[in-house]
Amino acid sequence: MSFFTMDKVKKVFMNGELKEEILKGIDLSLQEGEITALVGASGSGKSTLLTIAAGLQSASGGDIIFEGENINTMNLEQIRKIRAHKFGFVFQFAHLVPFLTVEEQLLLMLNISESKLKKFEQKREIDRILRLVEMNRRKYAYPSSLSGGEKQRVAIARAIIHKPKVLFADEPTASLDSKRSQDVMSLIRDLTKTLNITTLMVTHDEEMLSYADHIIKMNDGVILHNEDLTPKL
Ligand SMILES: Nc1ncnc2c1ncn2[C@@H]1O[C@H](COP(=O)(O)OP(=O)(O)OP(=O)(O)O)[C@@H](O)[C@H]1O
Repeated sequence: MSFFTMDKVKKVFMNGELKEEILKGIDLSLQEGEITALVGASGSGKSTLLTIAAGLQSASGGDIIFEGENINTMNLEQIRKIRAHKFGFVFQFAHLVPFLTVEEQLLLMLNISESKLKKFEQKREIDRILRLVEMNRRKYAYPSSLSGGEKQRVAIARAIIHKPKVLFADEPTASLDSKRSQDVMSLIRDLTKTLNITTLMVTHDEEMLSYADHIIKMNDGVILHNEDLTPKL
């Protein structure tokens, strides 16, 4: 069952005097425990769609229904709460805080998400997640001593430490070589399946599509093609 749907979502930007319709009425639904990949030419509206779905910018029209509520009609505080408690984010670059250790990056995220866990429980949870992403032995490391792939694994740990329902990933492998990209994508896939997360990902990399359950192809603000790759029983 879909618990995240977008219905006739539009986005208009003003370019000087010119009104540009970047999303022209997008309908899509995301399923729990599945990865949906957004692909399409540069400028087709993928990142705009992902950031609107994630509540990072508003739509000009349409509905974005998450757990029965319309994100597009919420006020900023309601959206901030959903982002902090229910959504996780991974971007092309890890954007780790340079003066915090790996453990501290995750403690900060738990803080932002207003975790109710006691300090010792937070540390235990961090150990568990770091084991999942195979970064527990670098718990006390600073970002400057991590490789690109390791930084991205920490960014993924940070994105899921507060048990989000939806993971938004914008080009999560674009800064990595082919081997590390495969590793990061299999990690995202494993986490999506084992933690029953709903993942929406933008990618340019065709190789990464083998990890997706659905592929949505965009062109010029519309969905061209919506392919379901889940095995049929
Ligand atoms: N804040 C903005 N103001 C005006 N135009 C914008 C704004 N953000 C995006 N656009 C325009 O909207 C279009 C879609 O941009 P978007 O970043 O969503 O495309 P994309 O498919 O993700 O592209 P890429 O693959 O190159 O990242 C582009 O023409 C872009 O210039």
